[in-house]
Amino acid sequence: MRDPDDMAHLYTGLTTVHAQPQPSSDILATIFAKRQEDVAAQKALPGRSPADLQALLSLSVAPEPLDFVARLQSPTMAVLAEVKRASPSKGDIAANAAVEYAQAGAAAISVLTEPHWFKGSIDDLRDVRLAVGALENRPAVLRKDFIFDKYQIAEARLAGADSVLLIVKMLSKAQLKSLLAYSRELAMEPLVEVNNAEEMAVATEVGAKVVGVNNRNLRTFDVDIGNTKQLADKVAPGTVLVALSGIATPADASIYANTGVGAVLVGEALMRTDDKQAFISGLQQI
Ligand SMILES: O=C(O)c1ccccc1NCC(=O)[C@H](O)[C@H](O)COP(=O)(O)O
Repeated sequence: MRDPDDMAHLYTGLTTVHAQPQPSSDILATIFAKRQEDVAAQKALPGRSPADLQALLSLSVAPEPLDFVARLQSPTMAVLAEVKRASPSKGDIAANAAVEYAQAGAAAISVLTEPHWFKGSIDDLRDVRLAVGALENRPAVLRKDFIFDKYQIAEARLAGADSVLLIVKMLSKAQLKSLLAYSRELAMEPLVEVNNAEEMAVATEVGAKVVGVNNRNLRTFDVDIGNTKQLADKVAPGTVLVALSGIATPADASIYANTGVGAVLVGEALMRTDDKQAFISGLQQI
């Protein structure tokens, strides 16, 4: 488990007995370091300090949240449709399609808010929430980012998020617990992302109610959609299990039928397809 403070030292030239040198190809560590700079800069803006955000939360100005877990629990496969303009592995992809996703029956819209590699922003999330907010049985809105600071969770809630992503690989257990508790304080059950059995055990230990298994290896970008299926029997009973990444067609996702996988998250393939309705319906029929 890696402590983000240790990771930060790798990029500030400081040495520490805890820090493990990372290969330059470790995109997660590189993105993480950049996000630390971004969050520090954001906090320094007038009206955007942590105290400012706390004051806004106390005034109850954040849009009403919905129950993320309940929204994912459906008799059919739940679909989390991702707004992903670009990515480190694929470059530019497409423009925002949130309303189409909602109309096609997505249970959640995942919004990538990281600006440098994914060309997203918290404004994208705010716009998505505004666009779907008045729809009947609206989809949940998930902040997909590299979250290590309560500030990012407060920012997400104020912009209208119903959930946030917490990536086990980039957080210490203590940080994961603390961020999970804070997210729940703000009425957002987080999506906890794991990639292997060891990380699944951590997610179970901290009591995650929604666990996403990433099929993409963030070091090599290799994708194995069987990864979620392989880890499915390790998830705690009652947990919503989400398959993340690499699903190119509804037929791909059929490997998750009768495995305990309750939801699938699709980014690039949905962004690129013209018939989003057919794609989402196909996933729901698994
Ligand atoms: O998508 C990437 O290339 C990527 C690289 C490094 C860190 C994270 C990355 N993606 C974030 C995601 O979680 C995916 O966008 C999401 O699971 C959807 O994946 P896909 O359906 O394959 O677009």
